[in-house]
Amino acid sequence: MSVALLWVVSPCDVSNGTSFMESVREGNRFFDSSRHRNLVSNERINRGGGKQTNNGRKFSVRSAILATPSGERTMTSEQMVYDVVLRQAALVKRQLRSTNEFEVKPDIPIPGNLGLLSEAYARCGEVCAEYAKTFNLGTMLMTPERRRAIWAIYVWCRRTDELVDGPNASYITPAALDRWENRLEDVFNGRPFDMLDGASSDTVSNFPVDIQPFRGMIEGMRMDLRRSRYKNFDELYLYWYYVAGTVGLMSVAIMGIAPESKATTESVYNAALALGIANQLTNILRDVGEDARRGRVYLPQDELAQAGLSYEDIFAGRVTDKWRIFMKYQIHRARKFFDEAEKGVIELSSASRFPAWASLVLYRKILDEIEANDYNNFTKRAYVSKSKKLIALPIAYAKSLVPPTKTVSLQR
Ligand SMILES: CC(C)=CCC/C(C)=C/CC/C(C)=C/CC/C(C)=C/[C@@H]1[C@@H](COP(=O)(O)OP(=O)(O)O)[C@]1(C)CC/C=C(\C)CC/C=C(\C)CCC=C(C)C
Ligand SMILES: [Mn+2]
Repeated sequence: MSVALLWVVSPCDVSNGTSFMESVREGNRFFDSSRHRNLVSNERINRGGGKQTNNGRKFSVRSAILATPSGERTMTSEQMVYDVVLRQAALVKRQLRSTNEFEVKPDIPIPGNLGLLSEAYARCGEVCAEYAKTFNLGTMLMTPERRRAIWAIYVWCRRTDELVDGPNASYITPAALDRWENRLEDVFNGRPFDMLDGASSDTVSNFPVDIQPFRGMIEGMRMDLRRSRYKNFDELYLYWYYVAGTVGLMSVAIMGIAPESKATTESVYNAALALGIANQLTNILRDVGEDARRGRVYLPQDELAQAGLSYEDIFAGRVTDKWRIFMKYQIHRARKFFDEAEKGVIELSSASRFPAWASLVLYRKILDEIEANDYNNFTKRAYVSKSKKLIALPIAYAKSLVPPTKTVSLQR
């Protein structure tokens, strides 16, 4: 069955005007493959030697505790996001305790429903195969239950992103995103609107996934509607969390932590968050030119200024020594996030380690390609060739065979 038979969210779908079955009949729109890529980077500052915060977190606060003159905000984005990580991890632990040992629940075999559900998952698989080929390859080694759940999550994320980046993006208003969020609530309440939502609904009832990261991603899309410039790392970090860190949190709940892992749940969640952010930062660094042509700059304005650069330089696409220095710093940042993510991948359940390693290794290679292009990310798209991927994938596979360390290696 072709992926052309995929339901993509349209303004109509989020207007509450179409029922599930109408949507089934009406559906079938293509994704727009010419999507843009967004955003930028940051780094955890003072790793190791940083301040201990209330959460026992070691990151220091260079992006500093932010307080508006009216004293509204007292936490950095990193701190706020880390609170979400702690809540997610606590939730998983609670669920594990209540179900004794977490197991994928079997489907409740309601005749008729089961076929529809299998079809829904199959469609999710087709979307992944079409839009995320390498990632899809990685999922092949996962257990069937986890694989189809990851497909469903992928599709929900893709549809959400498509609202603001797809062919109907110009019709999308904050109100439409509110309706999409209502639909999300229905997914979590077991009342899916369409077939693909049905797969998500089944997934969130079978795995310890919380609604918060999903709501977060919608919030990221709201931000995308509102703004195209960011003052500093702190503002960007929040945006990255919303659009990408959330993906890490959703994924780890499905991929599962190895039973023999000695790492704390929150440290693994934190690593998953880091992988999402590393991937997104890499996306941004690769797509600076493409984003600029759409009037968007996902780079911290204060750091550009410190490097002697302005928005004009970005829009003019000048690869100067100043630009190279700026880019080296951002690439270094992205690599730090990848390093942090690595510590968590090793703790995942054995069959889930390969897709996570593959995603990490291949995405990180894009940074090497930006360097190979002499930091010209204005007119050259950094791209990992098929042959390089073919070399990298067995490396990712070999890494995935390494079990979690016997000692506690990952603690905050
Ligand atoms: C412990 C540990 C390290 C566990 C691993 C956790 C894990 C597998 C994390 C995956 C992180 C990941 C793949 C994040 C994606 C981040 C990302 C690139 C987000 C993009 C946002 C918007 O950006 P933009 O508009 O600039 O980009 P486009 O041009 O539109 O592409 C996203 C597009 C948001 C939507 C995200 C997706 C569609 C991807 C969702 C992927 C999954 C749910 C599967 C992840 C699982 C694996 C195995 C990689
Ligand atoms: Mn997008």
